[in-house]
Amino acid sequence: MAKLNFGGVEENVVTREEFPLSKAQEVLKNETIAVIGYGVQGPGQALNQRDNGINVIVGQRKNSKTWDKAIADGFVPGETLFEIEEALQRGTIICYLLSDAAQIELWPTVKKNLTPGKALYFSHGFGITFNEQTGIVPPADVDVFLVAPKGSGTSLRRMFLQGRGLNSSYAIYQDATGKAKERVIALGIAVGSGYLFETDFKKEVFSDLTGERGTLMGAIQGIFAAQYDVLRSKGHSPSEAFNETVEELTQSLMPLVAENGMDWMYANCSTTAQRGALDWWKKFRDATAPVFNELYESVATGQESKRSIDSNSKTDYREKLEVELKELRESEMWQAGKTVRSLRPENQK
Ligand SMILES: NC(=O)c1ccc[n+]([C@@H]2O[C@H](COP(=O)([O-])OP(=O)(O)OC[C@H]3O[C@@H](n4cnc5c(N)ncnc54)[C@H](O)[C@@H]3O)[C@@H](O)[C@H]2O)c1
Ligand SMILES: CC(C)(O)[C@@H](O)C(=O)O
Ligand SMILES: [Mg+2]
Ligand SMILES: [Mg+2]
Repeated sequence: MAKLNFGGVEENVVTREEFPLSKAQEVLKNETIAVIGYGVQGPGQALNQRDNGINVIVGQRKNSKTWDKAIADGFVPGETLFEIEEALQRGTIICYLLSDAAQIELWPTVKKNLTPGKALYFSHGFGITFNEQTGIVPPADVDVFLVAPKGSGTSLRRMFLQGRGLNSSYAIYQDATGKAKERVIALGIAVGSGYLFETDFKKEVFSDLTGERGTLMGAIQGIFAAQYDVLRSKGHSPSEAFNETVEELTQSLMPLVAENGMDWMYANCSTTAQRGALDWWKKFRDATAPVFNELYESVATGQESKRSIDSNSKTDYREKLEVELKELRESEMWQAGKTVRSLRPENQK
């Protein structure tokens, strides 16, 4: 395990150099990895493992779109693709990649198939941390751990195919076999992680729920909408408002920030932008900090998980979700975005 300095704080990380794929293949050579669920993470993790020479099978409900998707991706019914219960029986490591709410419903079936020495793998700390709400309490004689890719399953697969790797965190909740650590790290490498950093189940779910509700998706959409609306109300056109709010960020500045950091971006824009950004960022920090604190509290007290479970278990969940997604999709800002994207030279026929 390498110790690295993150801005003055030392942390343990596992890199591909010290834990190469050959070592992961060796650790997992007698295991059958059953990926249960073929939604977003399922395909990314199953395909990366398969391409990495790991013995992986998929468990999915028959007669579903995702069953057909697994077939289209080359999984073969009766050989590498099974009904969920059969995959649970065959697997020695169960990758539980159903949606967090669906994991509750299927838990009795999973538990029944967790015979001693097997491992239960998650990609989120949700089910275990909020077990008073989920009822997910694994038997004591199985390993329980997580590898949580820090990004979408879509990016996990895309980056793997480009020879890159998404970072993941890993955590061990229960080490029944004495092999939990080598098993979880081997899986982390096998699913295509760039490197792995240590966490625990609670920290993973608290930070993940905060991040996706915050700067990764919730806060950023809120800030986009606020700036776009102000520009529009002051008479700017949709294309001007969209370009100055979203398009420039994603197409020009964020790739540079990803490469070099925001400090470099601040040092490499006009002196005018530099002065303004330096003057204004702390105001935005101070204005939003109370909202982030409120958000973290809501996560830590279990309100966010409760809301997610409650809304996901309603019978009209999909219809209600579609109404909310439609509002976003049909908003002027994202409709303007659609036109702006179509005008990118690479998107023009
Ligand atoms: N989506 C991501 O990119 C992402 C990123 C990191 C971690 N995670 C975590 O990975 C796990 C899987 O998330 P996901 O987004 O891939 O899930 P998802 O919402 O795409 O669902 C996965 C599968 O669950 C199946 N499913 C849903 N309800 C079911 C039920 N009642 N019975 C049987 N099958 C059912 C669906 O058919 C689908 O194949 C979650 O713990 C999630 O928090 C997801
Ligand atoms: C991709 C995200 C947002 O990082 C993940 O946490 C999720 O829940 O989908
Ligand atoms: Mg998440
Ligand atoms: Mg996440």
